[in-house]
Amino acid sequence: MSQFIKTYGRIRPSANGSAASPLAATDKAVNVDLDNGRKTYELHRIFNSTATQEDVFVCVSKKIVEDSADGFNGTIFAYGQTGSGKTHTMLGPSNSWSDPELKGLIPRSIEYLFELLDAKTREFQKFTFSVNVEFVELYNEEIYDLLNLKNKVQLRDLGKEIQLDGAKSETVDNSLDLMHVVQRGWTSRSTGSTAMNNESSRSHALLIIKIKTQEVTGGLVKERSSTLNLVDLAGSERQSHTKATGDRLKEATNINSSLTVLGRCIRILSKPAAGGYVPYRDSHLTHILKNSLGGNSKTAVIVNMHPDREFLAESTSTLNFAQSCALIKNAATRNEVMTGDQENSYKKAIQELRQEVDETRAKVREEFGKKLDDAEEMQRRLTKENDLLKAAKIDLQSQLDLARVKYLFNGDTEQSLEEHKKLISSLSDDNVSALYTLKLEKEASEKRCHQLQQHLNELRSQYEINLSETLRLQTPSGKKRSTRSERRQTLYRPSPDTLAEREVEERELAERLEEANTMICKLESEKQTLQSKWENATESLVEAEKRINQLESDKSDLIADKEKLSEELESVIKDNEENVEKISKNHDTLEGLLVKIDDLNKEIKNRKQEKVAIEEKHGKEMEEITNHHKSVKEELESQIRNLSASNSSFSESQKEANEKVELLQQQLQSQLQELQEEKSALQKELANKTQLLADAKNDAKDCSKTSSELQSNIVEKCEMISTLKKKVEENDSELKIKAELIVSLEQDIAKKAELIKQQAAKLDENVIALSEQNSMKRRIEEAIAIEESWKKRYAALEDRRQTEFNDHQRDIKTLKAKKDAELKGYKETLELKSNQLKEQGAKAEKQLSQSKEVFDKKMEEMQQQFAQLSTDALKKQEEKIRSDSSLQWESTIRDKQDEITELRNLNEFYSKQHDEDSHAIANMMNTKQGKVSYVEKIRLEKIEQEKTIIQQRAQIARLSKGQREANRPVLRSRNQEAAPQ
Ligand SMILES: Nc1ncnc2c1ncn2[C@@H]1O[C@H](COP(=O)(O)OP(=O)(O)OP(=O)(O)O)[C@@H](O)[C@H]1O
Repeated sequence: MSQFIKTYGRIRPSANGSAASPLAATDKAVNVDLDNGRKTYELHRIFNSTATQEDVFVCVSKKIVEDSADGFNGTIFAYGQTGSGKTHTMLGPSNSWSDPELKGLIPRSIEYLFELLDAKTREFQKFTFSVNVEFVELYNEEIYDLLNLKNKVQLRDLGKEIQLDGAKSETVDNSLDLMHVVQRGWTSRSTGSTAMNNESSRSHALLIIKIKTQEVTGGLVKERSSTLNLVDLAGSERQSHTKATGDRLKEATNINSSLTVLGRCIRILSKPAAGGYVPYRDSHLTHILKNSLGGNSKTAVIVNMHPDREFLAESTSTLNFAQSCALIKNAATRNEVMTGDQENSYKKAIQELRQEVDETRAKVREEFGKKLDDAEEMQRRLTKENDLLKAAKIDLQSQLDLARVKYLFNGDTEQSLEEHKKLISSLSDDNVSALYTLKLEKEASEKRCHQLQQHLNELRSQYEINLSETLRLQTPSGKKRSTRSERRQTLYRPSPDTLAEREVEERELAERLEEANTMICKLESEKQTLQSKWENATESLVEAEKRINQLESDKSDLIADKEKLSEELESVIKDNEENVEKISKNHDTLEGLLVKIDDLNKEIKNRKQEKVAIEEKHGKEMEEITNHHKSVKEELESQIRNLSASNSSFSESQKEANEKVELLQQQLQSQLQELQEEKSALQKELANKTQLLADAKNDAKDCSKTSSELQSNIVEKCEMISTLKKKVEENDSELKIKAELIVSLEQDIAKKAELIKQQAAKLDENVIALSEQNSMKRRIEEAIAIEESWKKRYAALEDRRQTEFNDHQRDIKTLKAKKDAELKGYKETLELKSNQLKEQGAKAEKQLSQSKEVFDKKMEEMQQQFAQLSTDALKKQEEKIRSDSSLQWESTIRDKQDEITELRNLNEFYSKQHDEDSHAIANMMNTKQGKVSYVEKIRLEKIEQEKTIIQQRAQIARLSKGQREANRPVLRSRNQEAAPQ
């Protein structure tokens, strides 16, 4: 039977944690968020990152393993880019050896396979199995034996299967041994690293498990063989993503080439209508998987994907691959060979069938007995009911007779007619209903009786078939038995007395029948008119029913609408609640913000107060400082003024003094110069005079001679000297006075200098004071500057605070505005929704009220109609009952007629039978020869039957020989298969 390859998707957990994934998985589809829109890929099942290994195993692998244990080939392979979780899915993570929860498909499949095989061994006595395993790796388009790396493996295509020549095949008895083999092989597997995965498997790993089972039943040997391929493919990513170079690039190229061939094969296989050539032989991978792709295998493909956006291209190409795989049809057949002694096995099967027949027969007998009892019970009940009906009929008849008598004797036709009518109506009222119910009951019981009869007939026929089959099988030469109907007929032979009674009854009934017939004719015409009325009423009833149904459907529609609306209302209420929640949250945050704002306001207030206090303090200080400064300034200014005044006066006096000193010094210097000149002139004169004196003395000496003259000269000279001396003395005193004047002047100058000095010191002091005042002024200026800067900073701070405050206020305002807008929006949507709902509700209510009105109107109409109809119906029912009673009459009359005819037939039959029997008895009594011939006839029949049995045996022998002949090539082919192994 062909079936599509099952494709499953598995999305591993994200490597980026919380980053949004472009893959959104549902149970059976993956919605991919592409740049140019969304695309949906539908697969058999999608496992998201939370799916467990057990989930994957149960869904993907379990059935395939079960089928492989039953003789079907199976393949499971994992496809996807590197690091997408193929090995995780197939084998499990490296720590899965210790954590059984993480075990992948391979260990789980192996365990389950052995569980199944062991269970079969326990269930069937003669069931044996053998499991062989091969484990190979395709790496760089070379096949490596993972169970012995030294082996050289070659592919051999045997048509039906692909053999791996040279690969080690290990026989295993249990799952543990097989897992050891897998573990051993896996460690030999080539692994390398790429940019995408540190433990990337660069090769395709194929675990090939070959299962053979043998089951012996009777002489029949059932041999089944199957191969289970579990494949972990290498990463399917683009080379550019791997950043591979050198050997890695070669690997990637080879991996890609084999996967490209795989993709090509799958694409061709997915379009069988195109009928292209499938290039299985283009790569070892597709050559080995030939049977799994479009061949004799039950195949499942699991595609692994990364959920992260960076791998989106790989994920989409993987999903495209999966979708192509899902279009491939495989035709898996059970690999089974049957051998052994077929004759014996048939005999055994016949024996088993006989046993079964016996068992069923016993069962049927039991059931038949039960049903027979039921039927008898039913028959008893029916006869009882029949008796009751008969009694009612007699009662009615007597009443009818009475009415007829009254009618005949009263002569008043009209009155009698009325009475007659009344009688009929009373009859209808009292008895007709009872009759009607009886009729219904009778109909039901007849139906049941009929069903039982049918069942009885079926059982009988089955029983007879079984019986005849059993007789045929067990006593082929047995006597021919009389048929059941013959036997039954002999059982119901009536006595002559009952026959006479029946004849009397028959006559009576015929008379009544005639009377009833006339009445029936009358009633017939009435019945027809009523029938037409009834039909009309039924039509109107049907219409009314239709309308009711229509209304009912309208009502249900309205109810559905109402439910929808209530659902919508609920959802809106939910939304509202959410909104209210949001609003309350926002309100909370708003409140928090308002509290913050309050706090900020308070802080601002406090700051303001502080500021005011600081300002006050500062103002006071400033005032003090300015006052102090003012006073100091004023003082300093006055001092400066004084100083400058004194300074100017001092400088003037100093100037004057200086001028005076200078003048004096000039005078003194000039006087001193004059005096010095005079002194030098006097000293010159003195020197001249001393010269002259010396000359005079020399002259006096020389002129002693001229003593007189000289004396006179001397006297003159002495006189002159004394005058000169006088003059010198005068000059000296004058000089002395002048020196004293100079000294006094010097003293004056020194005094004045001292004064000046004092004044200068004072001035210095003043200057110092002034400088101090200046420094003070400077300090004050600095303080003022600092104050200015502080003021500036304060102003800046104030500005900042103000701007911040403004920003805060603006933020708060915007936030408030936003929240208000949101709130307004919510309120508006709420209002809108509530309005809509109100409108819808009003509409619905309107509709409801309208429909209710319509409904009520219709109901009223209906009720009226019903009332009318019910009165009509009552009348009709009455008439119907009347007609039914007439029908009843009719049917009972017909029944009775039938009974009579049946009795007549029976009578005829019995008389005939009687004649025949008597004739036969006479014959049998008279001719003994007849019996002998009868025995002879039976003997001949027996001989005939024996002959046919012998012929059948011969035929069976021929057939079994033919079968053996037919089996021979199968055995030969099996031997041929066994030989290369
Ligand atoms: N479903 C998952 N749940 C948890 N971890 C997973 C899952 N799938 C994959 N991983 C982790 O992702 C990593 C890479 O997975 P794995 O080795 O199975 O990828 P791969 O497709 O076989 O890569 P390569 O093709 O290179 O062999 C491993 O650490 C594995 O444990």
